[in-house]
Amino acid sequence: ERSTRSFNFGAYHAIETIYSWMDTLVAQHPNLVTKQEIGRSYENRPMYVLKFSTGGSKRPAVWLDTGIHAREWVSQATGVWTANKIATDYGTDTSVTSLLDTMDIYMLIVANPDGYVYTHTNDRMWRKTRSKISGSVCRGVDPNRNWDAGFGGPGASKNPCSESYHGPSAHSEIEVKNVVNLIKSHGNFKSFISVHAYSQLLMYPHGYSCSNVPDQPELDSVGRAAAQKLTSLYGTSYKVGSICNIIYQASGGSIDWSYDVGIKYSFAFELRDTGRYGFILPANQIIPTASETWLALKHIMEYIRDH
Ligand SMILES: O=C(CO)C[C@@H](Cc1ccccc1)C(=O)O
Ligand SMILES: [Zn+2]
Repeated sequence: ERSTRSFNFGAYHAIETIYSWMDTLVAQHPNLVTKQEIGRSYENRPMYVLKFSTGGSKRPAVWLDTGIHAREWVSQATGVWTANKIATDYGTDTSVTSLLDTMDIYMLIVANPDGYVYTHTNDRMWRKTRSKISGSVCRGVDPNRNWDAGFGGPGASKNPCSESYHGPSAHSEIEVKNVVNLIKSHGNFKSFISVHAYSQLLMYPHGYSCSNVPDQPELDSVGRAAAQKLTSLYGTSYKVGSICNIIYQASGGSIDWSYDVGIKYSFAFELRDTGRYGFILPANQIIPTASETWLALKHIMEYIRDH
């Protein structure tokens, strides 16, 4: 087994490598980390969630997913680094320790396994799932348009060949359904954070409408403070705002669904960069990206702990 100490966090890895690394992380932190299969993908690959918990039952929980869009590789890589950071900081960093003494963290690092494998084997620029669509030669649904939140509205395509195809119905994608089921059966998530790349943005709901949500002032202030912590490390600049206002209208997005089912602290990150490399971010930027992003994530979790 590869020990996590020799694992190269500054490189992009195949799904098999990430999955076997998960087992070493669990083995090294048996009292903190567990791995659970929340279901399988369209092509029958396991979807693994890492649960960070120091006890209790159904403690307030934070959800963090990376890699919902397959080609956004710095997102999955940031997920790997962040999982290791949480595990190694527990018991040494007072803030992380206090977070995990009061709440649980659930991380889905490879949220779109079939798509991720496809970006390694066939098309580096693949974004969607790999589901077969009846009546079309094109494959895949945009998993960030498939959630039951303004589903099928403006900001998604009904064309199966489109990169933002919303799918035949809400939650039609098993990769989405698996997450929906976990969140609903748990019932005590306080935060739902989905990590994308690129553009350097920290966004909150809604995407399906440009009207302010009831919690907009609070989400905006938490978002701005979190982005400032991120910027403080290397000066990386981020914009903060609602999805619809800061980039474009997008319907069926995951954090709109989580917000609308009552998970107030719903955010989406768009990691580095702003277009120089785009989705093909050099691996030497993985650790700096993950390190600065961690400061923002920690801020959000500390805010939730204290409110
Ligand atoms: O993938 C993107 C590039 O990461 C942008 C994201 C923007 C977005 C993020 C969260 C919710 C709705 C839209 C997208 O279009 O789904
Ligand atoms: Zn994305």
